[in-house]
Amino acid sequence: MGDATDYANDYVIETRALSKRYGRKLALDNLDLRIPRGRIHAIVGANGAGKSTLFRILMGFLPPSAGEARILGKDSQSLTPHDRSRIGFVNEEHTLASWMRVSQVAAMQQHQYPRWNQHAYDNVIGHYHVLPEQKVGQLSRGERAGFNLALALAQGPELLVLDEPTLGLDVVAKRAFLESLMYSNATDDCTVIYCSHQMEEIERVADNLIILERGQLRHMSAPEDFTARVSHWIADVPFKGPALHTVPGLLEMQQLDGLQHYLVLDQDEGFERFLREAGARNVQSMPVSLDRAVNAFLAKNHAAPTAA
Ligand SMILES: Nc1ncnc2c1ncn2[C@@H]1O[C@H](COP(=O)(O)OP(=O)(O)OP(=O)(O)O)[C@@H](O)[C@H]1O
Repeated sequence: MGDATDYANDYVIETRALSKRYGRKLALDNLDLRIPRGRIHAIVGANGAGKSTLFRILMGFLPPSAGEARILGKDSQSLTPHDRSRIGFVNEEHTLASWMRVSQVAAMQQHQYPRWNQHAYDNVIGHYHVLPEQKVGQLSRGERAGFNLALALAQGPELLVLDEPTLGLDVVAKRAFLESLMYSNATDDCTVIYCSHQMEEIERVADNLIILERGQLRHMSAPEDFTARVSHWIADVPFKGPALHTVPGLLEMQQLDGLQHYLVLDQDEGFERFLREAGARNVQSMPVSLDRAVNAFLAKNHAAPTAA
């Protein structure tokens, strides 16, 4: 274990007290984040949580307001072309020269990256109806996403950073995309970090779930360990039931068909006791999906912005 002054190289990403302010808006708030090498890491957070800002700082496109950010052990503000060649980055505003032909861009990248993997490129681009003679500016949004991914994977990166990579992809392309990701992660020892709002996808591919909220780290674990923190209780409580502010760990409450449904965080069997003491007759608990768990967690703090 490294001490406070030692940047261990087995973290592909390491931020220390990283803050980013845009005028009056604090997009990253004293963020301490360490992502270990290997596997697939998914970053989730509500709109505006700071995910893209984090990626832009990590890639050195944007300076932090305070603190520091390291990527592959290097300060993100002084990345050399060699450092960048070890990182594949894909985002929606990824700007490839729109007037260039697909084949020209691919040839250029092939020339630029010594580890270029033509097989990986062909494999990914084959899922899209992209013709080599087409100009980049003519590609559809999904085709451009596929093309960007093909280029990034063919680069043979140690680290692949993807900002909402499946946005705009159709179902088949999305599946192909996820398979390419898992394939490159498994075979090439490539660490993948991506952000997404698609929980079913994350459930399928991610080994690690990172939840950001208002520029702060709120949770990091295997997705199933987060799901295990959230439980769904159904109770038959006469009248209104307990006052909501007294319900421990409450994320969400719904009244459905005369039954009360509680989604709660970090509660054990003691919660059943709480409901029974509040007058509940029948109490049952059920597991929740990752989608439900994450959305309830994020929605909770939307509704209570001053909560600690
Ligand atoms: N150039 C900018 N100038 C001013 N504010 C900005 C700028 N870029 C981002 N912000 C603000 O910073 C916050 C974080 O934005 P960011 O794009 O990092 O969020 P995000 O988590 O990627 O959101 P989304 O899920 O909507 O893509 C937002 O509140 C946004 O309005």
